[in-house]
Amino acid sequence: MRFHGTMRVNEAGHLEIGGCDAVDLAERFGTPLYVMDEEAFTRRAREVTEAFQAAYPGEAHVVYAGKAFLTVGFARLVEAEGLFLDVASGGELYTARVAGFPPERLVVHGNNKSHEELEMALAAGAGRLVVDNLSEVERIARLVGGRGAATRLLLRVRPGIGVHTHDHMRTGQEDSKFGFSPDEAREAAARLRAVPGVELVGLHAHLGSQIAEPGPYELLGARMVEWLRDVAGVYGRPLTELDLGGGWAVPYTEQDPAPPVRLWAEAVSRGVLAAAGRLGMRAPRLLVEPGRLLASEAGTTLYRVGAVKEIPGTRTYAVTDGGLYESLRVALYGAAYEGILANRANEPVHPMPSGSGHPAARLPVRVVGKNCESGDILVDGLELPPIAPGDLLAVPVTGAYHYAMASNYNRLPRPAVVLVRDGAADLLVGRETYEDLVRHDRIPAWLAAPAAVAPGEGVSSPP
Ligand SMILES: Cc1ncc(COP(=O)(O)O)c(C=O)c1O
Ligand SMILES: N[C@@H](CCCC[NH3+])C(=O)O
Repeated sequence: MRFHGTMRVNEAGHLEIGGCDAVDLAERFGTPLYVMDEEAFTRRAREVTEAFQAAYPGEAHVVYAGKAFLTVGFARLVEAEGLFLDVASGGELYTARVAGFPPERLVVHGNNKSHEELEMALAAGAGRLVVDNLSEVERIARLVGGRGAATRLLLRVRPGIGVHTHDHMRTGQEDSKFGFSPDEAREAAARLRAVPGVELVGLHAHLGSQIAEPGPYELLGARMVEWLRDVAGVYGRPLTELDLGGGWAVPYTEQDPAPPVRLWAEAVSRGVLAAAGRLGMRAPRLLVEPGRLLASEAGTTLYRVGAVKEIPGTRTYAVTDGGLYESLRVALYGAAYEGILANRANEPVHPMPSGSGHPAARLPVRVVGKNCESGDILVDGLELPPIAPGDLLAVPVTGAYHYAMASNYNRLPRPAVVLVRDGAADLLVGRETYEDLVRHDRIPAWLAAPAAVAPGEGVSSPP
């Protein structure tokens, strides 16, 4: 298994993250437990920032995509790193506001922003609003009148560029629910010319997620510069910003490609600079929006094994206290993960049988959870030392799109999230309780009230 961030095996043979013994963390905070490694996040944030500063001669900003993982405490960390923050809903925006995140560094997304969400963003003085469609243009036009400073807008476009990734993670193709076509973008720019209180500053595009090839980013950079000039022509003023989204891939397992961040930064930069040079334009201000790249390797989930079942000749099931309620990506995308026994991290893993049928040979382990679904798989085909109830299993690379996509399916309380650093551990999110689960439940009046008709009343007796 690949080790990530500050992970190591300590003298007790336990997995350690951020200087904290995983066995102690599980005892102190319970399981399942999401552990976020602060140093892994900050290292990545700096690596990405430096890669773009080195590759791009103009102004460049890294905008952390909060959909990957966002809590009030985590927003503070994003702030402290000097990053911008992409929020894609009223809830994400609210979280940022509660954290005191500087509004001028917020980039507000959403493909169907409600009136209230737009109000909230404008009232907060959010630095940038990324507009998705013509109805939103009209809604903004109605809302902005009379406000002080002009709100900076970018138009999200569908660049029509395909990428190699899971079908559900592609967003930059023509057939997509996100953003404007080039013609619609021109129409939006023409409309916005007449709207006071807003300033159209540029364009946005996001190709999709978990993309390990630089080619499409170079193409994107070049195409977007051309469109920037085109749309600026309609708007009648220069457009100076390009936000080219996120999506750069991370390795989840040893088999996955681990493309250096530098390749992404260089590809984007090459595309933008070549087109700008060709068209005689100044290099635009560049924004990029990585989510998974910054958060995923910082996260590890700890599970307690409650039962072990062997299906002779097939596999071993390790049943944990997790499930797809807190780890949805396997069920949703067929995602692959690795794992390690956190309480016996230095025990050797013997190779699995290669069809020898040797009775001593161990079977691959399928780690599953508590949800009532056969697709409730957390890790499949794991090679582990002999596993037993009570063992603590650690699954790394779960910092992005795990807590963020967790639910209460089967009325399971969502796990706690703990931040670790230099031997200290403290909560980012407390564990949900059963009381939390029923907090919004109500009993409709007719179920609570006594029966409206007493038995026998109004019913004539049979003759
Ligand atoms: C507009 C936008 N920006 C950024 C991201 C972040 O993507 P990733 O976490 O793959 O970097 C997403 C999610 O796919 C997105 O929709
Ligand atoms: N949720 C995703 C991908 C989509 C990201 C947001 N557009 C994942 O887990 O990988």
